Amino acid sequence: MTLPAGRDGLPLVVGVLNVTPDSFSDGGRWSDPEAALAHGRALVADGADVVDVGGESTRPGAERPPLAEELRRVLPVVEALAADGVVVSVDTMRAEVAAAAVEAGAALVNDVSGGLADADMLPAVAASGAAYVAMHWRAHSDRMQDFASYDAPGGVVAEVSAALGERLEAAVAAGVPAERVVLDPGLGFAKTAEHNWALLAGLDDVAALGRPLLVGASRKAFLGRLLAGADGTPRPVGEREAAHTALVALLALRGVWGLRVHDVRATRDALAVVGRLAAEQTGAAG
Ligand SMILES: Nc1nc2ncc(COP(=O)(O)OP(=O)(O)O)nc2c(=O)[nH]1
Repeated sequence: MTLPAGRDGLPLVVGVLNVTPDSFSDGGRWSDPEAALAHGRALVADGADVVDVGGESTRPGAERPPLAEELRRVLPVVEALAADGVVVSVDTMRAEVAAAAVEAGAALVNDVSGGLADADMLPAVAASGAAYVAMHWRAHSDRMQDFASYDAPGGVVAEVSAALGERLEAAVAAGVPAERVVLDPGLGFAKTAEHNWALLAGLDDVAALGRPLLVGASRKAFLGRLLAGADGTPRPVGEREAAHTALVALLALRGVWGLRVHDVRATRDALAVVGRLAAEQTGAAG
């Protein structure tokens, strides 16, 4: 399978569909399969190129659902969206969920653990023929912030890049062709706000691994300083929208492959502006 591409040379928009009761920003809203399917279709109508269906929250302190429960949450939604012709990814750390979701029509496996949480994941992805997103991860939610230290030379960017390089090698060794692998720096996973900003500034170093990058900054706490005042009160709507557009523009200009977002419409609108800006500049340059 070849990786899906964004529109007009811009990043792909991956819409988040959490079918969980406890996701940090929208937990419980889409627990009912019908509501989840309706939301997935709304994400596509708003401009999502891919819908990322996740049945396990990764927020700090989240309890892992049993395998059967994760399967129950994601499979009906994956199957129905895939039947609509939607490009679906399944956000899971479990090989059995990944294999079943691809069987049900998912085209990508989005594994926040990069294959570290389940030794069977990489062989399962290889056998499935799906594309694979390997994210930088150090531990399950209940302990991950204990691992938010990067003391090697070059700091967090160097360590995350090296770790993702190892995950890429592991995927290829397990039979996943490199061209089916997307890498993700894992913003907010075993990282402080400073680490996240350093990674955004250092994306070119991660991209030097030679694989497309997916970035998930959407609604994450480290954006707080952009979206709220020192006392925590939200900045004016205009400023918050500008911040969202600026972050989308920054990532688009960095050439990332995909943006994993909850607010698809706002992201699509921001990308439209970035696209027009780029076209004007190209036109002016003759
Ligand atoms: N590839 C990738 N996958 C991800 N999955 C979940 C979350 C966490 O966000 P969300 O899904 O909204 O929350 P929760 O894990 O609580 O469902 N972030 C990423 C990310 O940054 N990259």
